[in-house]
Amino acid sequence: MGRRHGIRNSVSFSQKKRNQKHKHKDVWDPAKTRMNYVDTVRESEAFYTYYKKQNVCPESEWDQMIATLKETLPTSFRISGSKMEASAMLDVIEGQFFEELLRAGVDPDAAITPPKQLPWYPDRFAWQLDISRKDIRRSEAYYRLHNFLIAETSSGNISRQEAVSMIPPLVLDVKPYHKVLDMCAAPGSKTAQLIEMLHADHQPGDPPPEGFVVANDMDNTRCYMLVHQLKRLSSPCVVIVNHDASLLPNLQISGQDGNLMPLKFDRILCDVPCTGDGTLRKNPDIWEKWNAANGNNLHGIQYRVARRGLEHLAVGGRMVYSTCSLNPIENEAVLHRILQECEGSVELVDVSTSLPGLVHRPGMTTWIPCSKDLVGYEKYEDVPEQWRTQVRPSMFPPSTEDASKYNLERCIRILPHLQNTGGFFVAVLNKVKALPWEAHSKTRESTDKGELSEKMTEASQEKTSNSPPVKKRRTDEETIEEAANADETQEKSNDTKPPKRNPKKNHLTRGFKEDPFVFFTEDEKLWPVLQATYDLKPELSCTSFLTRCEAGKKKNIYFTTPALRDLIMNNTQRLKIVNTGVKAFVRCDNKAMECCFRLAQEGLKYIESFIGPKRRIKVTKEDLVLLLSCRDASCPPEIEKYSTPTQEALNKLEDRGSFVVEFEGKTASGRPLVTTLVGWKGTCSVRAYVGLDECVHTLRLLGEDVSDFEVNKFKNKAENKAIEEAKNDEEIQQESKQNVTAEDTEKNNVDVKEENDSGNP
Ligand SMILES: C[S@@+](CC[C@H](N)C(=O)[O-])C[C@H]1O[C@@H](n2cnc3c(N)ncnc32)[C@H](O)[C@@H]1O
Repeated sequence: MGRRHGIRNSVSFSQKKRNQKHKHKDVWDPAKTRMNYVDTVRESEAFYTYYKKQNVCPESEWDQMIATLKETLPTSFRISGSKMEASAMLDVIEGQFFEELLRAGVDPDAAITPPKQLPWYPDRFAWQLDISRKDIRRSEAYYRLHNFLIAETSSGNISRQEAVSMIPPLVLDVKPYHKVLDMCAAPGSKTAQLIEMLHADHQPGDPPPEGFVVANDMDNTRCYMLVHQLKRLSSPCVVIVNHDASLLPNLQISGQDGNLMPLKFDRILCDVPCTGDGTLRKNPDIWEKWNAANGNNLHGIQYRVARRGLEHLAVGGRMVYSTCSLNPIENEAVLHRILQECEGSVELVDVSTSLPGLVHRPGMTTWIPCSKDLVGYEKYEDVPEQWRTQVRPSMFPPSTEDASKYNLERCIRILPHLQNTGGFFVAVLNKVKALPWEAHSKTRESTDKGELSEKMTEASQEKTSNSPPVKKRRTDEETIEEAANADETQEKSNDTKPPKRNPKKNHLTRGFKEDPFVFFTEDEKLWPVLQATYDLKPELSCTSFLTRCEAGKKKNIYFTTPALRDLIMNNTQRLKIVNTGVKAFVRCDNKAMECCFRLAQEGLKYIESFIGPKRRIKVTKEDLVLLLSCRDASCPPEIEKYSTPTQEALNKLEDRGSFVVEFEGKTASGRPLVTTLVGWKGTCSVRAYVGLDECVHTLRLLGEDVSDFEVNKFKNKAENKAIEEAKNDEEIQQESKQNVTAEDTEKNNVDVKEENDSGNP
């Protein structure tokens, strides 16, 4: 992931967070402000009245649902990484080490609640702990567990994520060759899961997957949360963009014949902005703010994002619509509106059996739109004038006779009490033919070859001029977008000619500040130097590499896949790209080296198979442990400390500088462990260029004791406090000593003065 640059975002995300914290500190008056969630009143009469009216859960379960909503949420996490890496990690979670973490600090005779595996998540890769995230963070008893979760998260080996939020990516069913769009992606826990699915089958030495993920969010600041979140996965298959998803521009890619064609996605996640009342357990402040108008106000944007998503979806493709809200106005009402407009071109899919063990309720087929004052209406005509901007005709449920047309019961509702989670809503949609308003006869088909692939869209041919029912012009940007759509329609009607490219930056990207994404061309001067230094095989094309500067010294060199490069190169005028690429080489101006770039650990996985024998060595387990256990980068292990074969191999490396360290062995639990990392050969020592958390992870898999790496922040804090207090005491003593001396001096002076004044000789 590249460096960002922008006038609007010159302060880093973490800095902003710190500032925010600081701001709160300044204004916090415990008497006036409720800073603690423990004090938050977890009650809302409006919430109860509204959801009782909606029949959101059977009367018999109501008390249980509300009681669960008032409890804090358990901690859940997924084991991530490729299947091979994840299986090794699973051994750690299921093994003695993890039990020790839970036991630490607890009475040795006390029973501990072991982590629970989430039964519906494949391969036993998702777990839940009966302790809240806050308790883990705040309790000294869990400091080792906290260390573990933090380190493994930052090295990309686990992802802490709410259990229910893992469902949408699962039912999206992403394959490594899919083109995936995540429309509202930040902060990115689901995007991370989508990327992991692309890479799930990756084995060491394999090329990166063909597919890619376009992760979009409208909020520029939140896009950087995405950058941060996705960086730890080191994927060359993701691009982060910054658009209003309801106006996401049409994109183009190169077809097999070399001509440009519209990009249609195989999979789309539409995890729309919502009231989030399913997250009350995690965000209790919502209790206080809850009102019926909030959901009504979001219905419009939720519908527009979903509709735009379907326009970007290939025929035969799948889109998942999800919210963390219980409100039918944000859920079934949006889908009902969409399904009505799509006239059979989109269908709800029944995925109820695809996640065995997941307890859920079916989607609602009827509901009661309400105004903010909680008055419900059976039909739009009953809505008083004053509420007609809030309660819209499209929010009403289908009539009883029509209900069966839409299969809304195929939606999945997760209620908090069903399996001790947050509340959630998921619906899976398949696009079976072109949308009625898609004004061309042939739509791009999903990469998935199915019976649909032969289907032409007869209905759409008949209705080429049909528009979706709501076609009111809203904003300038929308007008621009419609113009862009019209352009594309023209492009498509002439299949033989590549569409024209707009040479100038258009309205969509004007004013957007980011360093450029500059891909290497075949004649890149640096490439022969990199090729010679790292013994790069000719199959590795330099055109997959990019930098973030047009001219001057290149700092980092990033790697992307050819498919992503094609997407970026063909849409620079349309897309507001925030970030892409994984760091492959880092500038390192070392006098002793001819090539001023070293290898970067982040991208090594994808380029190491192209690095020839001149710049790689195999090491034993003992060597690897020695290399990774070094905590002082200024004092790396000397070459003579390594095994004799490793010393010989190191001596054979022609120059100083970075090289690939290969290890092929077994984890402590006997699973195969194949790993590569960036080593650095100095004059008489060798070190690893690997982040601390990744070192700890590998050492842990090898069964090494990593307790030396653990930090007990409570102990440190107490020690620092004691040091501070001792310092203060010393200062006070010093001060009082000085005062005594000063007093004595003053007294002496007075005595002398008095003596002088007395006229004594
Ligand atoms: C529910 S959150 C998404 C959570 C995310 N999918 C995840 O799992 O981490 C909704 C996101 O939508 C973004 N958003 C709101 N309106 C949007 C719009 N019109 N287009 C794109 N993103 C939007 C918000 O900034 C927010 O990050």
